[in-house]
Amino acid sequence: MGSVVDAANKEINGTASGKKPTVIFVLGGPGSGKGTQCAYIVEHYGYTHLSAGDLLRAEIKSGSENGTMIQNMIKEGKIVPSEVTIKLLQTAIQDNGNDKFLIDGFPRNEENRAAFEKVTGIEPKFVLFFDCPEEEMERRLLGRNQGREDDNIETIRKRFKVFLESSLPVIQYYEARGKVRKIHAAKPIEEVFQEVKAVFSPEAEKVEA
Ligand SMILES: Nc1ncnc2c1ncn2[C@@H]1O[C@H](COP(=O)(O)OP(=O)(O)OP(=O)(O)O)[C@@H](O)[C@H]1O
Ligand SMILES: Nc1ccn([C@@H]2O[C@H](COP(=O)(O)O)[C@@H](O)[C@H]2O)c(=O)n1
Ligand SMILES: [Mg+2]
Repeated sequence: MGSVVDAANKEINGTASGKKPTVIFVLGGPGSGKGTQCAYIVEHYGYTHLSAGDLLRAEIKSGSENGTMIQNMIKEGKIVPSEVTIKLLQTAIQDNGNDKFLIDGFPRNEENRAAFEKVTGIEPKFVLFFDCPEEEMERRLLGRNQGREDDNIETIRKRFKVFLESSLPVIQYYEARGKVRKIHAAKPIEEVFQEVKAVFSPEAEKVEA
């Protein structure tokens, strides 16, 4: 069990170490490979992976009062109000002993971005952007077979539209601030990870610092 000091640190800074957590936003279109690459990064670099989509799906399963609203939004490929998603992310960060996180699929729009910064005071260390052509993403999503209610062609088209109209501007916002690390994501999984590794190598991390 954590001490009183740990609890106070979590309240103020979000982690038991008393420091603000290190956060990397992992962005890219639906099916660009964010979750797949995050699993490798966790294994090699000790980050904790928080997928906003996974947290929202878990909230539906938990029977929460927001469950039906979230389910409807996901079926339509729409973006859930920031207050709901940020609360889930904050709780996940505070409940975790780690102090470095990959936040996958968030921020998805300008509202997500501005609200997260305002509520948590956290700026991402950098943004990992998986750049992949739509036809390759569509092929991957239709072949994913994980029983996701949004992996059907009708919802996929809506998700692509939301990505172009609402999520790309967030990537452009960080690009203008020199924070985007772009990965060419249309290659085989291992080759994509070679590019990712170059971003996370100790030399690259020193340059970021
Ligand atoms: N480089 C790759 N080449 C071929 N298939 C891939 C590659 N990366 C991931 N996949 C496959 O594509 C599908 C989508 O990958 P993943 O779930 O990682 O994407 P995502 O960006 O997290 O998608 P979403 O935004 O829908 O959560 C999965 O079935 C995965 O195994
Ligand atoms: N910040 C976010 C992230 C996700 N959603 C909703 O979840 C769906 C699935 O997200 P994935 O990252 O797992 O593909 C997404 O289409 C949104 O409906 C959200 O609202 N806000
Ligand atoms: Mg994913």
